[in-house]
Amino acid sequence: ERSTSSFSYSSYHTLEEIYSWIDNFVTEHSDIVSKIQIGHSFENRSILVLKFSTGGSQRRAIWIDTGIHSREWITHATGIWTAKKIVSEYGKDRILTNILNAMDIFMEIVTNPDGFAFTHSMNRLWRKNKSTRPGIFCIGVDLNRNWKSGFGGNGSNNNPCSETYHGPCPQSESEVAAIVDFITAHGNIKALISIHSYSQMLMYPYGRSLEPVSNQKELYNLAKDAVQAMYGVHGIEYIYGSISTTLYVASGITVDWAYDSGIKYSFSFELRDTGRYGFLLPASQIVPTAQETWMAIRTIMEHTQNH
Ligand SMILES: O=C(O)[C@H](Cc1ccccc1)CC(O)(O)C[N+](=O)[O-]
Ligand SMILES: [Zn+2]
Repeated sequence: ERSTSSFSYSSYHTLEEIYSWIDNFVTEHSDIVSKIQIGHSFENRSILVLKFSTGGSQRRAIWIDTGIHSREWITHATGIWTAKKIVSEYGKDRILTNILNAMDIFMEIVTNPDGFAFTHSMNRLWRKNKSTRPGIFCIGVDLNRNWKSGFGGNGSNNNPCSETYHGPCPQSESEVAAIVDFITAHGNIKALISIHSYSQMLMYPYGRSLEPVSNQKELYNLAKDAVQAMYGVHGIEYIYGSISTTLYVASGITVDWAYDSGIKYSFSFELRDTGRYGFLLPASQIVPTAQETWMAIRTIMEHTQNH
């Protein structure tokens, strides 16, 4: 494909189609978008991040990742649609234009490329990455349990055959280490949004404990505003609160690491639906899901810009 004009934003795509879309998208919007390789996966696939910037250097920035769990296909599709929305709305939508005139946005669409390729080739419901280690006879680490914060705690599992296997040590997985190194080196990331499916939830730290974070009231109110903005699009209800109180205790997760690293606006989404289709959400719901999610993402970015 030579251009994104023939790309369907209302379909699911393979890894190759997404990587080719990324190249075309960057070429077509080179005034505002660039591509950064932040590392490589266990099976040696490039780990790619889109950077949206209107100038400056090392501006305060927002980090968004989708697809950390490979079977959650609605999240990659939402990421792609959101990338297109950002470039389409710049110069038109006052709120987004103000955000991008002040801050940069980094978006990692395929955070678990090996697992994603595997969901297309062998096992649609694969969740983890595809790492192997000598003497261990089950494959993959849960990339949302491999982070340093609370590593190995309740809500993660040290059995390599478990779907929530945390890995041998924090950041043992190159897919996680790449993000840690990038965000740490950048040093000016002010918000992190890590997108999962499904359950229709907007959550903030902590996952590892029931203890409230220091700015809990602020995050609660921001989540409430974001969820109300989502409801206004298609009338879909999301619930919100801290991970441990809203869903379950989970340790070694992305947003706890981000929060403890000083990123005070750290959120995790669980997109549609509530279980009727689950991970197999029909493609007809991609655009409606992305449209409502955009309103929440924009709300979080606007708040971050103004605080
Ligand atoms: O267990 C998980 O990592 C997520 C829930 C979650 C999401 C963000 C931070 C901590 C936990 C649930 C899911 O999105 O992976 C769906 N699932 O259980 O497969
Ligand atoms: Zn997930």
